[in-house]
Amino acid sequence: MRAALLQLTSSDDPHKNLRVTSELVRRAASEGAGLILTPEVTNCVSNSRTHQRSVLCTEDEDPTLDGLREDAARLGVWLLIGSLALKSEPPEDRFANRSFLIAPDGSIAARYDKIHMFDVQVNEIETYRESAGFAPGNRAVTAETPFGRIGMTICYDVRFPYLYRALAKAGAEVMTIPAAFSPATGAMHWESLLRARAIETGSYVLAPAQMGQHPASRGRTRTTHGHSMAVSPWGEVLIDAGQTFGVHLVDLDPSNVAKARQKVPSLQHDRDFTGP
Ligand SMILES: O=C(O)CNC(=O)[C@H](CS)NC(=O)CCC(=O)C(=O)O
Repeated sequence: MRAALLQLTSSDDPHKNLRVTSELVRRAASEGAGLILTPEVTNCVSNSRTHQRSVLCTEDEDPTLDGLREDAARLGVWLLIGSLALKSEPPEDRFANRSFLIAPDGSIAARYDKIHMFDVQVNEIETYRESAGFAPGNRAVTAETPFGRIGMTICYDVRFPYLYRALAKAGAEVMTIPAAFSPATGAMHWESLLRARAIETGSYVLAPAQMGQHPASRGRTRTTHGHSMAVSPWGEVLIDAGQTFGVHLVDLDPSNVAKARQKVPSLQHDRDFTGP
């Protein structure tokens, strides 16, 4: 069963990003992918709240969501939109960072709002305060597909292992971790975190990522780590997209999940303990 990770360098122009993404979705489907995944904030990478306010839409009116649902239906593929930045329903005036699983008939099979907000000073000059612009979610989500049950997460969530344990215990076999990782943390942490989540849950990890220098017409330019990655349930890196833009194909064998969990059944070995 073939999946495709799309590695993008999204701009702050949602219409342009949709044209680029649609073209890659079409190409991935033509190369046999039945599950296609896009990175976090596929529709808009921007440093400016004012700009986001002027271009982002609510879920009901979002042209990226509409366009990609049409693509999924026309091509008959499963589509994991890593996330869209969307306006929330009032009175919440922050945006939502929301991932969507689209079924091959174009319907929305599942949606997930990023739970953990990246409020981190990564070095002397770089500080992120995601919770100022985005409202966090509070609900873990899984969804059944022919590729196995998917556990939906986003980016910084990768640092919270108990979320993945909860997803695996609820039946998830494929963890999706779309990202726009910072280069400062990505260099040392990204691959290890992804492989750890795969190994400790005996699950496939599919992590499509934003890469490179994002044109930000307003405010500072933003740079992301790239290195979209697919990891097997045994922890092998199946894809490392490096700094290569575009479609990255990977063949999945859902029976590898049961095999890894049989070899090391740690998911069944939780113990109650007190302290420290
Ligand atoms: O703001 C946007 O446009 C979309 N959101 C993101 O890019 C988010 C919040 S700034 N990025 C991360 O979570 C990176 C996590 C990371 O780099 C780490 O855990 O080290």
